[in-house]
Amino acid sequence: MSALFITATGTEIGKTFITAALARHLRGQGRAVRALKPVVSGFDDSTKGDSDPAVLLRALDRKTTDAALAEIAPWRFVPPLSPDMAARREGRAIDFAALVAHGRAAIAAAGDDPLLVEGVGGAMVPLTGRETVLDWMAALGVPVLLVAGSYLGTISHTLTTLAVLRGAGLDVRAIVLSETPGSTVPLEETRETIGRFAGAVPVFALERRGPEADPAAMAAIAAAARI
Ligand SMILES: Nc1ncnc2c1ncn2[C@@H]1O[C@H](COP(=O)(O)OP(=O)(O)OP(=O)(O)O)[C@@H](O)[C@H]1O
Ligand SMILES: C[C@H](N)[C@H](N)CCCCCC(=O)O
Ligand SMILES: [Mg+2]
Repeated sequence: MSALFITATGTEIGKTFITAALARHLRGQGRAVRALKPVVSGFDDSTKGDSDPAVLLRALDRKTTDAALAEIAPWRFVPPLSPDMAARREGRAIDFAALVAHGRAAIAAAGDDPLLVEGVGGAMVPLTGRETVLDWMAALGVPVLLVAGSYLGTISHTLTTLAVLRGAGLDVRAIVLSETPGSTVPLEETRETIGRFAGAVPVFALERRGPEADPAAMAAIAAAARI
């Protein structure tokens, strides 16, 4: 198995950016990469070309057809809310067992090819009235990449999320600080501080330097993720 679940300390942090960058890096190594964004809210037909699944499809060099979008993002909701709320507003609900079965089937089908699974929002976002993204990760049992921001407050958010992931028995392969626009804190010093409290988990900083992530940083992150 070569699957990796990408979660974060919150929403709009950098999961899609880093998942897409990882996909490009692995493709550049000649790997047959697969990526999924199984649950997406804020998915509107008028903006689907900029949606998370569309970004991931482009990173896989695939066309963003409706069929392809539905394939990598089966649970799509329009309201830009927590998935349980978004589903409720559409008179729907996520079948957690079906979501887990979908993930397990994708993991099996990928075999030794890399499979990147992007979560939704942060690590404890509710998916149903009872289960969260943490339950989903625990049910899949795949290694995790934790994405955090670099804003004032990220140290506690990151260490709290790390503690919760570890408490659920998850294998956190790396933490990536994706630079937050307008951040008032020093990126490298924040990375080093989190590293001092993160135990053996390597912590990387990814500067905000435009649409393409730093290739050397992505190579180091992929190596740490052991995918
Ligand atoms: N290191 C970075 N360099 C450049 N742009 C970045 C970086 N990290 C994030 N971004 C940009 O910031 C925005 C939010 O990032 P992204 O969409 O990856 O967040 P997310 O965690 O996937 O959010 P969601 O919870 O909605 O899935 C996007 O426009 C993304 O391209
Ligand atoms: C709409 C947004 N981009 C994400 N898809 C959903 C984020 C849900 C966050 C819920 C919460 O933690 O309060
Ligand atoms: Mg995303």
